Amino acid sequence: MKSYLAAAIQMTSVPDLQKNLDQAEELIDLAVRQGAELVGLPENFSFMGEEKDKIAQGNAIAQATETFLHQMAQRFQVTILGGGFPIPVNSNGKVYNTALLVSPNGQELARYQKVHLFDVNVPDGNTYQESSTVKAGQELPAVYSSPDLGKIGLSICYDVRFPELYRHLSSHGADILFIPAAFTAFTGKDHWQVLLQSRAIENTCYVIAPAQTGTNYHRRQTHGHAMIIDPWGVILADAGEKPGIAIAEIKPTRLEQVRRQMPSLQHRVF
Ligand SMILES: O=C(O)CNC(=O)[C@H](CS)NC(=O)CCC(=O)C(=O)O
Repeated sequence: MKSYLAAAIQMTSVPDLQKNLDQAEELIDLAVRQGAELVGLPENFSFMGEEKDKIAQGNAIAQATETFLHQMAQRFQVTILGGGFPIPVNSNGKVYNTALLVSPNGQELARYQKVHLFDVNVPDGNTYQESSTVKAGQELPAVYSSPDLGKIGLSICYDVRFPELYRHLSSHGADILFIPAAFTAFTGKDHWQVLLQSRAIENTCYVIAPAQTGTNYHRRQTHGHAMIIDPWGVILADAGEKPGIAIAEIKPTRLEQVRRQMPSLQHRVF
């Protein structure tokens, strides 16, 4: 593993596939011009809108998004995570909320289907019933071992509230935890940063957390603050509230140092 720059992209995705892909392309271009070699896009980056529209356009979104990720990775010669987009499950009307990691030569490196679905009545008046359109993945996420970039573990959004998933990833050697999200503004203001720092500290891993921000559609407001956190829990970059990027250096020497200073992973009893 070498030292390199990673970027967490922050966008305001809307119910318009092509608009979102254009916005994502601009931000990937910005990240690459600043030197990023690993670039993460947030949950719902290619489509964020009403559940019924997402299902109606499911096949088109899935195909265009996969093609886009392969094209961007190859054109810019970087590794890209598409942090969550719908892929229809064989004909039962539901989709998997899928994250896809693609290499600079356009090869699929890892794929994860979101396991924990957001079925929550948020006290801001919005009701979320992700399971009405999404089928829960049945498998724990993979850790992809890159000779250059380190061991990369995948997850999506609401997963961040389930530390056992990240323990699984760190037990399988993860150095970097991807947590792409579309966090609600209401929960995000109190929970987002604390949860991300907790996952970084307790697993002594880098956290790369791309995010949605602003008003995506109707009353849907997302929290923003895409960030990169180091294995000590220090926030290295925070994208604030506007679309943009958080960019920071991922260093194997820092991983080694923190794991020497705080060897908690070695003291696990259970
Ligand atoms: O609502 C949309 O249109 C898009 N949102 C999503 O796709 C997902 C599932 S509904 N959002 C979350 O998981 C938020 C979790 C969260 O905010 C928390 O854990 O507090």
